[in-house]
This record gives sequence, C-alpha cells and structure tokens, in this order.
Amino acid sequence: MITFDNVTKLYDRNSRPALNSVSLDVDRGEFVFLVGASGSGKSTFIRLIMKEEHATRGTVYVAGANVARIPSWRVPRLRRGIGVVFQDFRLLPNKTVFANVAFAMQVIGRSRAVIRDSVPEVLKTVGLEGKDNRLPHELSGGEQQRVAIARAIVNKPGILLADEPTGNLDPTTSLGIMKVLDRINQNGTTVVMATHDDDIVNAMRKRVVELRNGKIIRDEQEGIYLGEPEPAGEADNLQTDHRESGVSE
Ligand SMILES: Nc1ncnc2c1ncn2[C@@H]1O[C@H](COP(=O)(O)OP(=O)(O)OP(=O)(O)O)[C@@H](O)[C@H]1O
Repeated sequence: MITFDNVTKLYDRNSRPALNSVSLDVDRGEFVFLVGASGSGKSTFIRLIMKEEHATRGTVYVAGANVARIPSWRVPRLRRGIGVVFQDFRLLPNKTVFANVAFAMQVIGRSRAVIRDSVPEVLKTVGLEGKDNRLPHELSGGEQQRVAIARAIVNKPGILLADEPTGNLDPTTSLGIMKVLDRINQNGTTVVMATHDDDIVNAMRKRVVELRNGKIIRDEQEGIYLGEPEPAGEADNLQTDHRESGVSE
C-alpha cells in the first residue's frame, strides 16, 4: 500500500537528512507505529506520503503509484485516498460536529442525501452519537479528536495517517482514541501512526518502525517502544557533575 524505496529527504543541502535511505513496505490493512524522538523524521515520512514534500532521492509509492510522477492536477485524488489526523485536531471552530464532518464530503461534491446518511454513521463509528450539533469548544479534547477522525475517514480512504494524534490527550482518553483507530483498521483501512508515546505503543502491540536521525533502526511485529534515549549532552553533564562532586569530597 505504501512503499519507500531508498528514500532520502534533505530540506536543505547542508543539513543532516530528515530521512536517510529509508526503505519500508506497509501492506494493505496493516497498522504501523512510526516511533522515534522529536526530529527523527516521523512527520517528514507522513508528508512524503501525502506529496506535501518531495523525496530528494529514492521513490515513494502509494497504492502502486510513484508519487513523484503524479501530476499536480491529480494530487487531490491521491489525497482523497488518504485520511489525516493531527495532534491539534484542526476542526473548523464555528461549525458543528456534523458540519465539520459533512464539509469533507461537500468539498468532493457528495450529494446532500449521501452526506445525510454517511455522517451519522461515521459519528457512530467514532463514538460520538448524539453530539452532532455541538460546536468544537463544547467538546472534550478526546471528543474533538474523534470528530477529526470521523472527518478523516468519512470518504472511506484506504490509508489513515495519524501524526501524534494523542499528543494533547491524557492517557485514558488516548487509549479511547486508540480503540477507535484500531476499529477503523479492523475495518480494512491501513493505519500509519507517528508517535513518541511509549505507553500507547506498548498497550497496542502492533508493528513498530523506529526512526533515529532519519534512519530506520528497528522494524518489529507486535513491537514495543522503550522511549527516547537520553540526549548525549545531558548524559555528559551528569557525568561531569559526578566527577566534580567526587573531586570536592
Ligand atoms: N520544513 C522544514 N525545513 C527544514 N527542516 C525541516 C523541516 N521540517 C523538518 N525539518 C527537519 O527535519 C528533521 C526531521 O523532522 P520531522 O518533523 O520529520 O521529525 P519528527 O520525528 O516528526 O519530529 P516531531 O516529533 O518533533 O514532530 C528535523 O531535523 C527537522 O528539524
């Protein structure tokens, strides 16, 4: 469903690559956690799938198509096949729950009758029955994220990309969101979720692909994530402190 073939991404010529010779296959129907510290390349990976950024070297394939070869007039079609969810929900603040989800269907020209049928159905899938007429600020964070997920899946994309979708939520609410994403995956949607939340990853036991400094350092089925290594600078400081205290004793 998604293939990265030796993909390198440089944002500018002189800096370290955001992705460095990354090769990876994600099959249709898989659930993959993309984990790694801040700056390891997770968002870049997601942006390349959406064709929001271009690979400097190598090839990205989505649903069999080389995204570099997709002409700009066809990019909307690529993106229609991909739902996306972000950490900050990105809802339209003045529109109701129903209208936020309906909007995603209106922009692709769905009829009012289809929208009237589909929106309640998808709100049920994400556990928001009866909240159709609320405005985003009348919802909890977890509920707002459910609206964002409903909007992302209402057009039945083959792929759902989630970039730190639980980043603003407490642990219990996060697990509720994970159950929703799991259910969507069980219904056949391929899910790629970028996160550095080790508790969430370890609770789900899915495939785990770990990035460090733009390289894949681990790819495990039913994997776990032990979190981020201590930054080298801090470790050095600790050591220095230790030595200093030794000297003064
Ligand atoms: N638009 C950009 N221009 C220049 N450099 C960028 C840009 N976007 C990301 N980078 C750099 O690319 C590297 C990877 O960033 P990326 O956002 O993909 O990491 P990430 O793992 O998603 O991090 P986070 O968890 O903080 O979102 C970082 O060094 C970052 O500074």
